[in-house]
Amino acid sequence: MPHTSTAGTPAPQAAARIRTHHLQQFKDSGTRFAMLTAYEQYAAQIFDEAGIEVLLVGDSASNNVYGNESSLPVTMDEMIPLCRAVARSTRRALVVVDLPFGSYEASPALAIESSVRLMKEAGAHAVKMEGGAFYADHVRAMVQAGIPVMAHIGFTPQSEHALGGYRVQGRGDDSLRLVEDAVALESAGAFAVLMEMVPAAAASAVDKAVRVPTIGIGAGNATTGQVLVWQDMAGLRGGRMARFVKQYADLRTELARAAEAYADDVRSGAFPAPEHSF
Ligand SMILES: Nc1nc(=O)c2c([nH]1)NC[C@@H]1CN(c3ccc(C(=O)N[C@@H](CCC(=O)O)C(=O)O)cc3)CN21
Ligand SMILES: CC(C)C(=O)C(=O)O
Ligand SMILES: [Mg+2]
Repeated sequence: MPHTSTAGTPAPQAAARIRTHHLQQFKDSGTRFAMLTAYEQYAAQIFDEAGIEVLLVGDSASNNVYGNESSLPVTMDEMIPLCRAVARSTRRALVVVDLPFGSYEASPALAIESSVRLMKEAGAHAVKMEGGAFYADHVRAMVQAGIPVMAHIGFTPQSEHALGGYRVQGRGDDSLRLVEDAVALESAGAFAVLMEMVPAAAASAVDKAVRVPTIGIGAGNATTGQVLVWQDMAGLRGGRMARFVKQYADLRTELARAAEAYADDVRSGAFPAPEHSF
């Protein structure tokens, strides 16, 4: 018998994984939950341990990992390794992944095929798909195939060229269409509805119109959950921030200071010191 035997000692209690029905409990009990993007191991671990309920492997990886100008170029083959890293690095968070542009629009069958790859090869627990009532048949087919689907309406970045740029959606009478979209997607089986850049009043109307939890980014304070891109939230990304961002740290400055201090030490010969040498 190996001397590492743990017979008689109970296994450490694994944190229970958050599932889609737990998000429903948040809505039903009137409590909010937090969601952040994550694209790799350490951010995923840190947010998981910090109690962030939902981690999104967003197609915003296109900008925030791969350096593209928009979310359009990112591919399934680029999303899969990121999602696998996040899924492996978490114990508690629900891991949701975006279906990238081009991986679902053509048919419900294509949406199922892409989603199955993300769940089977990358360990995602659910997928998020951009689009309104037009995609209700897609959602119905995916849900029947056993794929939990989070809907994403309002400003849908993959349609930026069709929408005429990064603009608030659902102003005025358009808020009625937003409600119709959300209701159609809920009826098709979506377990949550995410809304991006819509007036707070429109988001509140949507939240009242559906039973499932809603999640907002630039959608006011009446949704069940909120989501931000983590590099925006933590101040890692430079440049101008969208209005909906609140910055909770200044990692870009912190990391630049560390890199400069390291380079100074290398140039002066202060690093490595004897304690770093053999
Ligand atoms: N780093 C990052 N953060 C994001 O929130 C994000 C991405 N990347 N990549 C994919 C999409 C693109 N998103 C964006 C990007 C910019 C604006 C923006 O500039 N909004 C302006 C205009 C709003 C208006 O008045 O119409 C703003 O000031 O908020 C909005 C959403 C959200 N997503
Ligand atoms: C901004 C969130 C909602 C997203 O879809 C992404 O990060 O790709
Ligand atoms: Mg996205």
